[in-house]
Amino acid sequence: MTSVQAPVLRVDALTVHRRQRGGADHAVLRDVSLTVAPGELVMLIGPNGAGKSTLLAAVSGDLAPASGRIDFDGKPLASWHRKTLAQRRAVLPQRAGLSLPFTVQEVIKLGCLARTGSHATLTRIVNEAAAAAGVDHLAHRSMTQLSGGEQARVHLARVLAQIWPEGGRAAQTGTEPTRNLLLLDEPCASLDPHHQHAVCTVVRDFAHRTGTGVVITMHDMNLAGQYGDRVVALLDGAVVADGTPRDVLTRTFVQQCFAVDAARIDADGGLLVATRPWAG
Ligand SMILES: Nc1ncnc2c1ncn2[C@@H]1O[C@H](COP(=O)(O)OP(=O)(O)OP(=O)(O)O)[C@@H](O)[C@H]1O
Repeated sequence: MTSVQAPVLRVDALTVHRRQRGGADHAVLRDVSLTVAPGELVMLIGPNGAGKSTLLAAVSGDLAPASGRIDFDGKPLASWHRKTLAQRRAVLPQRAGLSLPFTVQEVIKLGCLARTGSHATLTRIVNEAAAAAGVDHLAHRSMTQLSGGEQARVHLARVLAQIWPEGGRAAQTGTEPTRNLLLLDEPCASLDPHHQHAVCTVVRDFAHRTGTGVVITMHDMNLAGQYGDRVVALLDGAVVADGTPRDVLTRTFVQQCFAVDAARIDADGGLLVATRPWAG
């Protein structure tokens, strides 16, 4: 992880409007600035409606900003060719959706649509991404017959396959960072605790090993505290905190931002955060 390197993602003074009922535009993001370094895992937190998904949609190129600038790997996002962008930037939306009767393997293969490479290489990428997301044992099952959490992990495998290193699992270690970007909107929301930790571990290792910049939106401050290299908090469309988990996730901050009380345990593996109701 190399915060001194030029960022993979730079967002400067971004304002995004969305149309509310009655037709008036409303600023959902206001003057948001953020950087993600190669190999850095940024946890984006904030209450419901704070603007996390809107920020990811803008950074994905799906929502046009009213003002401000988004650069991916040093160039304006809008200047990237669609296919090149698809080879370098993968996005898991909050509602990945797809419930057509495809097999798990077929869905993960969809992640490789913009890739080039031999059949053997693409098959290996699909298998490795499936194993990383813990769905390799489901390869031939139909998506319609999977649980919600299983489907969520298949979609994670699909977006991992999109930017999975061609040379295999060990290929990137010690080499130049890929400077790719991975955006995951609440990948843990429907997962049991074992799979929440497994997914966070896999994604953090993927970021550090390949030099991919990663942004994960997250409500679970315990996971954000343990796995984030940095935590960025949004409140009412503005960045209200940006720093290490230990600096950001203080008891006072959690109370003020989320209206819950928090207890912290500093552990070897990272910061553990437990929450309970707060009278305020
Ligand atoms: N398609 C849309 N059209 C108009 N307004 C929208 C749309 N989607 C979201 N909004 C509004 O934009 C604001 C930010 O929503 P967003 O989905 O970005 O929040 P979020 O932080 O991701 O919330 P959550 O934690 O509930 O997923 C909210 O006020 C929401 O009502």
